[in-house]
This record gives sequence, C-alpha cells and structure tokens, in this order.
Amino acid sequence: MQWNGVRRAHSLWCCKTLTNNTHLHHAYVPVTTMSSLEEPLAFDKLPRMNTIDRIQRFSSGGACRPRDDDVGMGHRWIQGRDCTTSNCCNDDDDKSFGQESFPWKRHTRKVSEGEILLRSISFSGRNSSSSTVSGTVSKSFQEHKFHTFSNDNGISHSSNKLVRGVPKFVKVVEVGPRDGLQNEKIIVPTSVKVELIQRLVSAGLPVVEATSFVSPKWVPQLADAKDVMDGVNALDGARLPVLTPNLKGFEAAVSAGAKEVAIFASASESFSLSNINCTIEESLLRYRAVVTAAKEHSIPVRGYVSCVVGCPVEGAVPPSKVAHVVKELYDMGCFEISLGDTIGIGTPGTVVPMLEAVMAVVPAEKLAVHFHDTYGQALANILVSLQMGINIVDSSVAGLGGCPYAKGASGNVASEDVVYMLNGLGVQTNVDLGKLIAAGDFISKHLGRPNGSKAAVALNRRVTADASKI
Ligand SMILES: CC(C)(COP(=O)([O-])OP(=O)([O-])OC[C@H]1O[C@@H](n2cnc3c(N)ncnc32)[C@H](O)[C@@H]1OP(=O)([O-])[O-])[C@@H](O)C(=O)NCCC(=O)NCCSC(=O)C[C@@](C)(O)CC(=O)[O-]
Repeated sequence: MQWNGVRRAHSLWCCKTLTNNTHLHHAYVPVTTMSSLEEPLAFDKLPRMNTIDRIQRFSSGGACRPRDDDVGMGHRWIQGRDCTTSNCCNDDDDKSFGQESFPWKRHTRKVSEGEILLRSISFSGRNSSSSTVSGTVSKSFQEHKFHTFSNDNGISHSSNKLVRGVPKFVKVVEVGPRDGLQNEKIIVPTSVKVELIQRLVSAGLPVVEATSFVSPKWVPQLADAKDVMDGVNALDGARLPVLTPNLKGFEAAVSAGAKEVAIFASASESFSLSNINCTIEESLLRYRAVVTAAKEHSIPVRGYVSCVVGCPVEGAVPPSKVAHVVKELYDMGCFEISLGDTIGIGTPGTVVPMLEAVMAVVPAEKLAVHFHDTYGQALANILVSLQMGINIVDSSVAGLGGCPYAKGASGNVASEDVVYMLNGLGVQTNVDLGKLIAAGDFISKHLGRPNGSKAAVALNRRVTADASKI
C-alpha cells in the first residue's frame, strides 16, 4: 500500500511508462498518512508555528521590510529603491519595474523598450476614479471589451483595508508551456509549443517558462527542449527560463541558449523520490552544483519547492519543513523561490501558516506562489498571499496542467483568471488579457478541449453575445 503510494506520486509527475519504475534506487520512505485528497488540510492537522518561531522573522506584515543588506542575508540582490517590497513604497516605485537585478552579478537587466512602453500605458486602477478597471489598454482589449468590473464606486485603494495590503504590481510567471504541457499524453508538435510561447510573450507576460531539460524517459512530452529553445531564443521582451534537474540538464540548457534556469526541490521526501529520484538532501547537493555552474555563466537560477502544503503520499507537510528547503535554496543563491501547492490541496487556512513560516526565513519579495487549482482554491490562496506581501504569481494559460493519475486533480490556476482578478483589484501586470485569452484558445483548440479558464470562457461568451447584437 505504501509502496503504491510512492509509485502513484511518481507516475503523477513523470510519465506512465515509468509506472513500473526501475529508476527508483531508493528504498521507499516510511509513509504515515495517506492523504485522500478529499478533505482540506486544516490548521489542526499542521504543526504549531512555535517550531519556527525561534528563527528570526522578517516582518510578514504589510509594513516596509528592512533592506536585504540590513538583515545579514549576505549577497542577496539589492533593489534600486529604498524599500524592498513593492507593496509598501511610494508611487514612484513604479519606475523600478523597468529594471531587475540578479544576486551574484548585481547587474541590472534592461527590460525592452516595448515592455516599458506597455507598462507605461498600463491602466492603474489605483489612480483611477473610473468604475471600470481594465488591465493593459491594448487595441484588442478595448475592441473586445475585456474589462473587469469593479463595484459601483470603483476600488478605493487608499481607504479599502481589504485591498490595502495587495501590491501595486504583480509579476505573473507563465508556466503553461512547461508545467502545463508536461503531463499531456499526446506529444504536442514543437511548432505549436513555439507559437504558444510567442503568443504568451506578445501578450506582455514578463516570464514564460519555456520547457525542461529533464530526462526524456521521465517526461517524453518535453524531449524537444532544444528545438523549442531554437524556436524561441530570438524572442525579445520576456525571460524564458527552463527547468534543470541536474548538471547534465544545466549544460544542455546552456548549449541550447537558455539564459535563466530553474531548479526544483520538494518539501516532501516521498515526492522528491518520485519526481527526481533522490532524497531532499541529495537534491540540494545536486542543485548546489547547478547553482555554482550557473554563477560561472552569470545565469540566474530560480528555485521551486513542491508540496508546500500537502503531498499525495505523506499528507500534510509541516511549514517548518517547507521553510527549511526554501532557506536552503535561497542561501545557495536562487534569486526567487516559487512555493508550489503541487496537488492544489491548500486553502487560505493552510497557506497562511506555510507563508508565515517561509517569510520568517526568506523575504517576501523573493517568493512566488504556484497554486494548482484542484479544489478551486487557487484564487483565494493567491489573494491571501498577495495580502501577505507576495508579488509574484505563477500561472498557466488556459489552466493547462493536471494529472491523469490523481483523482480530480486539475491544472495550474489559469493565467487569464489571475489577470482578470488582478485587473479587478487594480493591480498592474502589463498583461494584455485579450491576447492572453487568444493564446489560451490557441492551445486549447490544439489540445481539443475547452479553455480551462473561467474568465476566458465568460469573456469569449460576452464577445460573441455582443457581436450578435450588432
Ligand atoms: C532527475 C532525473 C534526470 C533523474 O533520473 P535518473 O533516472 O535517476 O537519472 P540517472 O542519473 O540515473 O540517469 C539515467 C538516464 O537519464 C539520463 N539523464 C539524466 N539527467 C538527464 C537530463 N537532465 N536530461 C536528459 N537525460 C538525463 C542519463 O544520462 C541516463 O541516460 P542513459 O544512460 O540511461 O541513456 C529524472 O528523475 C528526471 O528527469 N526527473 C524530472 C521529472 C520532472 O520533470 N518532473 C516534473 C517537474 S514538475 C515539479 O517538480 C513541480 C513544479 C516545479 O512544477 C512545482 C509544482 O507544481 O509544485
């Protein structure tokens, strides 16, 4: 039974052909709880916060946090502004979105002029008295009336305490071409993947995770990683990170022209074995080698931690364990760490203590949230994360992703739904919702299924209804 649990998690993330896995060199870890995916994990199932309370906290409140260099975190990047969070600074902070820096190099990445232009014409709901709040004012956006309606009075950000903690700008990290497609059984042609990435970039997404340099035996869908990179390397205006599980993957990624990579650890021992065939500690050793090599090439490394709330095998994952792995990745030099609710089991009730534990050891501005939407909790989890100071959100166009082996499991939160919600909150993303919806429709059509974004479906329906009145 326990062994089956491990194998099930493995098949969940890798591929069916490995279900009768000969790659698992490790004995299975003892499994004490089998999670049924049927009950939300509640506060009372989680360890108390006092296990991590002794770790010195960064403020997790809405107030300005100390600068990185004031809090002894070593070589972390220094933002070119007085306050290190984007949700608590002066209005002129918006200017700083035109540049981003990376830890070991302390260089400034020039954002393309087009990106800045897009940003400068973005509609800021915060400064508007209009009752309609929209995102980037693009031609297609206006033509198709893809507006997000706020309440009758519009959102008064200065007076509404519920939205006061939400950042002004959220970086949306699009993971559809990688996380979204990796579970697809039928191989998507490289040309379709390339066109999807092109469309996402032209929709204004600042980061589009392009593919993975993992073993093709484990993830056959992404075996064309090099060809995908050949097709997108010339694209301007977005960063195109790729996943690298080890040095071999890193070297292949660099030779394919990747300029940013991501490493992926887990907070669950069972999931680590299932996903990358090694223990958490072994994975951290591997990743240290990747980060060291990346520093030599001045390549920024993003970190992922999976199963930050729950694991399909082990059940509830203690926040202190998540915080430990996140801190390891941060200390090794990851410029940003994404917290993955891999099976989408979290609710605000479990996400909040997890974030509290993590934010006690790593500043909020270095963290991203990555929610799968299995239980329809992703937007609520994102909102609560934003209120706690997170301003980077991973999502997948058309809600791509999901798992054929976990009953009821679904994909990542849909990018269109995230952007729609952020537009409604008056939060800048610089993403053109119309173009994003078109990208989602494009890939959904190719996969032969309806767009998994509720916002996309509703807005498409509205456009059709409006057109029928003409
Ligand atoms: C880590 C390994 C490679 C270990 O796999 P392994 O079988 O233990 O590797 P190995 O070192 O024993 O080598 C076995 C074979 O794989 C080859 N190999 C070894 N490395 C590579 C490589 N990089 N690229 C291509 N080939 C590779 C290697 O050369 C050898 O080839 P052979 O001699 O048999 O012909 C494997 O387990 C793997 O690729 N795992 C990745 C699985 C994966 O991508 N899962 C999905 C990631 S999603 C995720 O983690 C969650 C996230 C990030 O989305 C966040 C969230 O949702 O929460």
